[in-house]
Amino acid sequence: MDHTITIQCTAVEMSFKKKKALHNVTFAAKSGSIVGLLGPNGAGKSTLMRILIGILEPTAGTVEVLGRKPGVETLGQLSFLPDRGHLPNWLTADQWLGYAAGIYPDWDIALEREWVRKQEVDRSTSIGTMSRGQEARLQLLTCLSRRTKLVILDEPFTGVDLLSRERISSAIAEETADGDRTFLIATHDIREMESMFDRIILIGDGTIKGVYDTEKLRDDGRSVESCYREVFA
Ligand SMILES: Nc1ncnc2c1ncn2[C@@H]1O[C@H](COP(=O)(O)OP(=O)(O)OP(=O)(O)O)[C@@H](O)[C@H]1O
Repeated sequence: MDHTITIQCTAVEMSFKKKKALHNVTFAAKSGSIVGLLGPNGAGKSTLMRILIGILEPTAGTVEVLGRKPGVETLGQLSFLPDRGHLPNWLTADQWLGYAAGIYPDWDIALEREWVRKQEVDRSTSIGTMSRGQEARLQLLTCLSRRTKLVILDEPFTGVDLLSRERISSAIAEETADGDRTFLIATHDIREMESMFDRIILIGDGTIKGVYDTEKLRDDGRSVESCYREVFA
């Protein structure tokens, strides 16, 4: 098992009846890196993430996450934020966090407190009365309060205001700087998020259109946004 690679996909295919959602998807994500998964609507980002967490079985190809085929064991070792999903609206933020702390063995209470402070979450607020952005921040901090080696976030910033996005992305970048936690993040907020990525994977029509190291892009005087435009415009 190669401990320096957290995700390895080789020639992955995914078909839903006649629809081919992924075709020949091959890439690796190194441990401790922040990888952006970028592409237009319907490109296959969420499908790929569902395969990585093990709730979808690819039609062909091989996938290794944390050194194993995705399944119940790997699911317990990663945090996943789905693109759609709601927290129980009858609980307050405090009750929800207490519940999450009880169900996740890797919950880190110090990390939870830090994220609650950073994201300015009012623990006494009932989830049912939260705005979309407030609930999104609570969902995100639920993922980030676990000590998992892999964090997969599908559109984590939808509804989150600009300054909160910046606070969250710089905190994630700080956290990975001296750790071996790996992040795979699908987002359409390229301009605000591009500085946090070590590597970007561009995906369109279910195929990988390019994989770029962002440092190399910057050295070449290019931005993630310009690269995205070149590939998809
Ligand atoms: N369960 C399913 N059955 C049939 N088709 C599906 C299913 N899930 C996804 N698809 C199709 O696969 C393609 C990829 O969808 P996916 O949700 O992975 O895209 P995405 O890149 O996450 O898009 P977005 O940026 O809009 O969230 C789409 O054409 C979608 O309609």
